[in-house]
Amino acid sequence: MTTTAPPGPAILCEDLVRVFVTEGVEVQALQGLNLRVDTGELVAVVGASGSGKSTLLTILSGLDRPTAGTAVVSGTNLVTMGGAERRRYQRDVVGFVWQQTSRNLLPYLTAAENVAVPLVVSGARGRAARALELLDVMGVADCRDRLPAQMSGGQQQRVAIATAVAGSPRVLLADEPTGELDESTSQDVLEAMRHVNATLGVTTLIVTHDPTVSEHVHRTVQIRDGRTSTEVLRRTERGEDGVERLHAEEFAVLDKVGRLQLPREVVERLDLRDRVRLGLETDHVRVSRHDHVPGTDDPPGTDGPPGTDGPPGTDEARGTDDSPGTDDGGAR
Ligand SMILES: Nc1ncnc2c1ncn2[C@@H]1O[C@H](COP(=O)(O)OP(=O)(O)OP(=O)(O)O)[C@@H](O)[C@H]1O
Repeated sequence: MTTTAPPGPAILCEDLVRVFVTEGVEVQALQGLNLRVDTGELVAVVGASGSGKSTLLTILSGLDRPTAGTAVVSGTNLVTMGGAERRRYQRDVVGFVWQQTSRNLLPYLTAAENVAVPLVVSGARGRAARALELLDVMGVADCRDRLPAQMSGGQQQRVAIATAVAGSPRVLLADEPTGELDESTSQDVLEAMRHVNATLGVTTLIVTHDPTVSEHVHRTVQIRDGRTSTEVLRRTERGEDGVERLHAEEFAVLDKVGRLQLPREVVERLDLRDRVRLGLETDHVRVSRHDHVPGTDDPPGTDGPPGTDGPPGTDEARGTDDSPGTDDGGAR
């Protein structure tokens, strides 16, 4: 059973590098990744196949070590921890939900017995009641006496989430939790993750290639080539008419040394290549094609995006104080 969370972010990765060497060939799976997740947050990490998502999760789950950089989860330094600390970390600090439903649950135990396993390990009291309570939170109390094979994939993943949080971990890690599910069941399972985060307050990180996950989380971090590139923040606002509306805003991530990856759509739309022109304005930086002549509106061959304030052919990175979501820089 965990006690009060230590101060600082729940997950902090700085300049994380993981290099694999296979038959003399080096693969840089993570190339200086930065990620900060605050206590209680619900964050998704998305990216194309091969972008480094599983490598990140394997490091965060304590199964692998980074080649360089820092990874600290709830006060535990994953780079320096020894064997005994690793076992304690995997038992007390993190809970996992894996993609393969068969990897999450013991096939010869019922749903209630599976959820009770971490409670037995931690020596908690009132195990049967707590297991039922968690199955109820996940909306699968009716499956309590069923074996995994007698449940649907979605039900199994909900039981898996209940099992993963039974030991009261500080952080819940999920690797493609909907990878084996159809679309509508996937939505249900993502909602279940949102619910467990909101109800129990457990910091939750979901790694997936499914871009629709951003509809269910507070923040979506995009990984490209082993680095965080952009983030989408979502918030709910109540309008004057009293109706709540969801707002999503995309930010580029600025790392400690000032590196910035522009979103691929922006690069392609403005035909930015090799070298771009920077213009420092009082409250923002202008990024334009190298052949854009300052003071003119039209760089050669570019029509510019419709409906933007900046000159066509430019992508303006504004730094106003009052723009929503920029108070934290959007670059954690
Ligand atoms: N154990 C390993 N040995 C060698 N290369 C590896 C190893 N694990 C991952 N890689 C390589 O590292 C890169 C990132 O892989 P990773 O599995 O982290 O990506 P991913 O985003 O999770 O992809 P997917 O969505 O397909 O699972 C890939 O080029 C992969 O081939």
